[in-house]
Amino acid sequence: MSVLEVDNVSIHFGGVKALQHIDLKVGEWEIVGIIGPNGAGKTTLFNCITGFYSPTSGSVRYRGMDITGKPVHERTKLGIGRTFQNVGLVKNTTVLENLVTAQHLETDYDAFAGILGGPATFAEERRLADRAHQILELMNLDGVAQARVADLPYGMLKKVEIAAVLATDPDLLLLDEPGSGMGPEEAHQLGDTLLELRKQFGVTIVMIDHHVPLVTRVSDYVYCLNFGEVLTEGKPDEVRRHPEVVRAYLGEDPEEPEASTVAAADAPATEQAREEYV
Ligand SMILES: Nc1ncnc2c1ncn2[C@@H]1O[C@H](COP(=O)(O)OP(=O)(O)OP(=O)(O)O)[C@@H](O)[C@H]1O
Repeated sequence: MSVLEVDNVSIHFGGVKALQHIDLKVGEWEIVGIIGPNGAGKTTLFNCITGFYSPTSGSVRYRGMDITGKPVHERTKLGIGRTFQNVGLVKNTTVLENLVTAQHLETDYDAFAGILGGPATFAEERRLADRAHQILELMNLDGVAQARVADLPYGMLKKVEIAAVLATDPDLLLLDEPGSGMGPEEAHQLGDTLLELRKQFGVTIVMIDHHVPLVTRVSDYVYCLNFGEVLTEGKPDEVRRHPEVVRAYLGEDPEEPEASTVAAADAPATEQAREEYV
């Protein structure tokens, strides 16, 4: 059984056909990449999977269960975790506090018990902090545990955001441009981290990114969207060498696709991205 199945999903905003007849399947422990130019419908697809948008038609199934009509928080409870294109962290608190807060969705005690702070609550807080430290260590972020989020460089913010979502113990992790604002070397390291996370946490991953080398290196399967439709799909190498993908989005010679690291028009400048966030 697939972990995620998007079946014939379309969504229209007035006259804009943001997605048309999208089919997508994600198997257990797979890393699936989604590429495509600006406005292709990638984030809209994530919004349909996570429940921020309701498709005009079609369905979304998670481990065989039809979740098309379920609200966001129910999908989160089921194990669907997601990062955002513009970092979704609380800026004026520390990295550690962000990871602990993210886990509160999973805690057993109610808000009243949290305010009173009994022994069970303290033990639970300890457990959450321990887990947060474990994740930070795995992602080589333990050195910034006490740093204020707003003081971190953008590339690191993207990693902290992934850590915060991991803290909620997701089964399916949806990453929206985790490599944005990163240079080629940092993106390469991120790829290693994602492969390690899959191994350590057993998560299935769907990622949107413009860093084509990052996506093709870590993904088992890749979809390329264009104008709300699947332009092509397949093994990373097939998609990367697909003549239309090469010509339309990578702007490079099909014989030498490694030459480019990022679809140039889509690559956000690191500082600009950080300034927009902070
Ligand atoms: N809430 C909305 N209302 C109206 N139009 C929308 C809405 N959300 C998305 N769209 C439109 O749907 C299309 C797809 O947008 P989307 O953000 O999914 O593209 P994308 O592939 O994620 O692009 P990018 O790489 O720039 O993030 C665009 O034309 C966008 O303007």
